[in-house]
Amino acid sequence: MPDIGELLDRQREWIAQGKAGSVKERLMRLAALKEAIRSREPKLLAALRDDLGKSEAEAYMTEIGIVYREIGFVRKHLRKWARPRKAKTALTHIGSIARIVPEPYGTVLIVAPWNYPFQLAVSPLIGAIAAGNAAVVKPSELTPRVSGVLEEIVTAAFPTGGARVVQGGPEVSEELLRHRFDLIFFTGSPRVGRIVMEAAAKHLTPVVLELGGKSPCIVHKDADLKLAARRIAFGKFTNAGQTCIAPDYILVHRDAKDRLVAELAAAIREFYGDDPLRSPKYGRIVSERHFDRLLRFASEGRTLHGGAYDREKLRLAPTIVDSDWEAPVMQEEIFGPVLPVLEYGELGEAIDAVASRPKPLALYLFTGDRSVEEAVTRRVSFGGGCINDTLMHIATPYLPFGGVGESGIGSYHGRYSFQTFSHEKSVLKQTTRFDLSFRYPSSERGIRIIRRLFK
Ligand SMILES: NC(=O)C1=CN([C@@H]2O[C@H](COP(=O)(O)OP(=O)(O)OC[C@H]3O[C@@H](n4cnc5c(N)ncnc54)[C@H](OP(=O)(O)O)[C@@H]3O)[C@@H](O)[C@H]2O)C=CC1
Ligand SMILES: CCCCCC(=O)O
Repeated sequence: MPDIGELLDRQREWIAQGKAGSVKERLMRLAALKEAIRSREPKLLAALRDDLGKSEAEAYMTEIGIVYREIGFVRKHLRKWARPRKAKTALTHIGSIARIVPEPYGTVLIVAPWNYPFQLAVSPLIGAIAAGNAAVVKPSELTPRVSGVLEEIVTAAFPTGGARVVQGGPEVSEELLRHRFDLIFFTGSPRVGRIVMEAAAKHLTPVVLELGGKSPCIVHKDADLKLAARRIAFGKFTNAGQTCIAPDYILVHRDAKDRLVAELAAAIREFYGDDPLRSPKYGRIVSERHFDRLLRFASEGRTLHGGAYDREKLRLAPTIVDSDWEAPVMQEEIFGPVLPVLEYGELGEAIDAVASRPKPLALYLFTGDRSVEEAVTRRVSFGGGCINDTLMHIATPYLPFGGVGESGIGSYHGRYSFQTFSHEKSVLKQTTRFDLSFRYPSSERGIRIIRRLFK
């Protein structure tokens, strides 16, 4: 394990020397990051294949392409975001000038998960750099090849410091968390999110927690079921279901259930063929522990489609199971290619069932009825989501991405990353051309004026 204290001293020295300061230097660093990635793209694609069985198309779409687009968007808008903003002043502040000055927090810690091991480490890093911070990145030990290429990329892009990768497992995370950072950006499970938040509290360090949970997918009786099935299968079985915003379970109106299941089976066949275990477009499960957990879920209840598996290759076919709220598969985040189907009769029943559980990271609703859309989006709190699609709300830099309640704290992407990694400093410049004596204790009329001004 590297000497974390020494690493942090170097990062703080880098900040103290003002190396993070100018927007021009940040823009150059983001360009260097993109170049370091591009020149190592083949190695990165191979690492994503070896660690997670990701096809080139899926790896590019969900890992590398998202990062390129985020770098391009941030570089295009950074000058505007970083510029101090004038703020209005009230009558009580007549003569003064108010500004909001964004400044970096300092040295930030980014802890990333294994499921999108490159994208979920680099997307927050882009925000950290854009806002002028120094960063320490701890990727997951479960995807070691990707972590190795990531360290190569970051070291090449930032030769003078400012960002460093520290590889290792939970023990490295725990050592890092014993040190004081100026902000911690954690992506992972709610269980570890609590550990991170507790450690941060010791130093009063602000945290952003990108967590998970059970994201519902409600399919109402009027939905276009063929289209819904394709978009649900896309969202659920990309990365073999190991996606934090994947539809965790289906809640379908009982009149549409059988037709939806048939359309889902057709979509799975279209995407991955008759034997998904042999499809180069379909990924594998990250570890034996997760595989065994998912196989138990796939084996319970009535299988409506799929169920095939190859334990040696850690592959589990897209599997649809009939389920109910009491089933074990409905008691924890699935995070894999098992799709439970539950049914409802009245929309209110579905809304109450979802709203009575922990606030989900994502929610999906398929309907053509505006009143259904209004009812669900108004009565259910969730991090973010889609109407008549899945996943796509994460793929735009114009929407903040994050959870709420147990699914997370804070958000990022695009301008929201810059804001998340910046402290907004308020500066009021007071006039010296005159003074308003009513505010001083010596003023006899002060209180009367103050009451008129502050009513
Ligand atoms: N909101 C979002 O954007 C996303 C959320 N997630 C959520 O993450 C979870 C799956 O990812 P997973 O990696 O398994 O999550 P974990 O919480 O297990 O791990 C996340 C990170 O924390 C590290 N870690 C593990 N244990 C500890 C510990 N005791 N103390 C400090 N750090 C620790 C891990 O290291 P190591 O891996 O080396 O053990 C990893 O780097 C799911 O709940 C999913 O919903 C996933 C992706 C995106
Ligand atoms: C499609 C990319 C998704 C990355 C975040 C997640 O795990 O949901």
